[in-house]
Amino acid sequence: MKICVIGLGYIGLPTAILLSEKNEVVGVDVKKDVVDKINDKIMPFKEPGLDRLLEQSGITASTTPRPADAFIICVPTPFDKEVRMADLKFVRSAVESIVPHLRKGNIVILESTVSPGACINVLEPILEKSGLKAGEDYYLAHCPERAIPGNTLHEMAYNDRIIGGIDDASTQLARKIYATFVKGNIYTTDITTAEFVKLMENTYRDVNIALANELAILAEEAKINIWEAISLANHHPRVNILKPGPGVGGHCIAVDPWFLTEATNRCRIINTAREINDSMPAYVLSKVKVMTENIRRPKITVFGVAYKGNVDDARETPALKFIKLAESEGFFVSTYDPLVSRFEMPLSSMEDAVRGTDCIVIISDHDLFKELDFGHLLDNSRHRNVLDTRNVVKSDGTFNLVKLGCSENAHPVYVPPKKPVSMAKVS
Ligand SMILES: NC(=O)c1ccc[n+]([C@@H]2O[C@H](COP(=O)([O-])OP(=O)(O)OC[C@H]3O[C@@H](n4cnc5c(N)ncnc54)[C@H](O)[C@@H]3O)[C@@H](O)[C@H]2O)c1
Ligand SMILES: CC(=O)N[C@@H]1[C@@H](OP(=O)(O)OP(=O)(O)OC[C@H]2O[C@@H](n3ccc(=O)[nH]c3=O)[C@H](O)[C@@H]2O)O[C@H](CO)[C@@H](O)[C@@H]1O
Repeated sequence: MKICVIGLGYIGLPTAILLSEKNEVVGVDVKKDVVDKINDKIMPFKEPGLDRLLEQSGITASTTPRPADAFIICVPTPFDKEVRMADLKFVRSAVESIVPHLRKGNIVILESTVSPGACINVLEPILEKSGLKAGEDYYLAHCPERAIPGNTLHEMAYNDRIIGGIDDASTQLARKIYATFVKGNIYTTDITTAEFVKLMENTYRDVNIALANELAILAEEAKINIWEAISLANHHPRVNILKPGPGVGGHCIAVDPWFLTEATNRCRIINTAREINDSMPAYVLSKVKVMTENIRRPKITVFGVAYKGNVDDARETPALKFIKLAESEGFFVSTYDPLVSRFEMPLSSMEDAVRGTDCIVIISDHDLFKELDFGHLLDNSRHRNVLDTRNVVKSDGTFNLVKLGCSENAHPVYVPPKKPVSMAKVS
């Protein structure tokens, strides 16, 4: 089968590569640099295992769609903050670009996450401009993507999939295409249920992270350790509390719940969960303020601007809100992230970022941070404070370690460095 995959980002590129094992695949992206890189077999972003597969794959990339049997759309669906709705401009333009190539018997499949009803109310009317009718002349289906960044390749192949077609024939044709690489089960439904299911999954996770964050704040008040408490509670056979943290980022969980609630004012728990998670950067800053309260012109160092551990993606990262809030309160902020290259603020080397700092704030739980010798690293700091929002740092007793959700003394305890520091201590 000839397949045209539109949008070659974190989802479209691996999907195109996996499909290309059994199909003839052309990948399309509006960004010429992305297209050029893919044709040169260079990965435009980092995702484990993908560089090797791209190297071996037979896919070609282009800036414009080509005639095909199937068109699979994997373009971004960002969140329009002003109106709290899904912004479907990329989906619209991708669908428009298919219209001149759409032929009888083709199938159009949307993978992008959209609000319920978008396939019928937005995609179908645009595709009708071709003169063809969905369900009569061409097939239309939604197959939401559920793979998790950091383990995309494995999850794309082994996760169960949900496919909803505009009619049974569309569902079955989409199923046949995905069965060429999906090893998990493929469950079928109608097109709007498929849209709704995807949003429910991410909303479920957002609400449960909000619960963990609220419990972390309560644990501090109760003067206990939330990480120990959660691990004990999770020994219950029907309890699985998620991890607290500095807030929810990424362009899925931090935005998809709004896609579900955009057409109603009836939602309470979903909105509250969003508010709790969005308030976490400010809560983390309140802890930093206590740790640095007697320090004049404090400098803090953010470790990790990726929205979560071990990814290079900083979209909707809680680090950005934390940094902006800290700067607005007079903190000088330096940042270090060995994985991220695209970020709207300057990133420093680890040594530069830590030099003269008063507090390191761990925002992303990169594995690399778990292995660092913070005692040694802080020898070039001004004060030896670490605020760990992810429970990844172990103290060797030579620095003040405060963890989110723990009762430890939040005031800076000055512990002399192992080696003499050349820098004057100002407080
Ligand atoms: N990243 C994930 O882990 C993930 C997981 C599940 C679902 N999703 C959903 O999948 C969709 C894609 O997400 P992503 O992370 O791959 O986005 P991305 O930003 O990494 O990639 C999208 C690509 O589409 C291209 N593009 C935009 N408009 C285009 C057009 N009209 N024609 C051709 N190319 C166009 C962009 O240049 C970009 O390279 C979104 O709806 C997202 O919510 C993402
Ligand atoms: C239902 C589900 O699993 N959906 C996944 C999700 O992928 P994701 O990478 O966005 O998801 P997470 O790993 O949950 O991270 C989100 C943010 O939440 C923080 N977090 C996480 C767990 C925790 O216990 N405590 C936290 O604080 C974390 O740091 C980060 O900021 O959406 C994709 C697109 O739709 C899906 O395809 C993919 O299946």
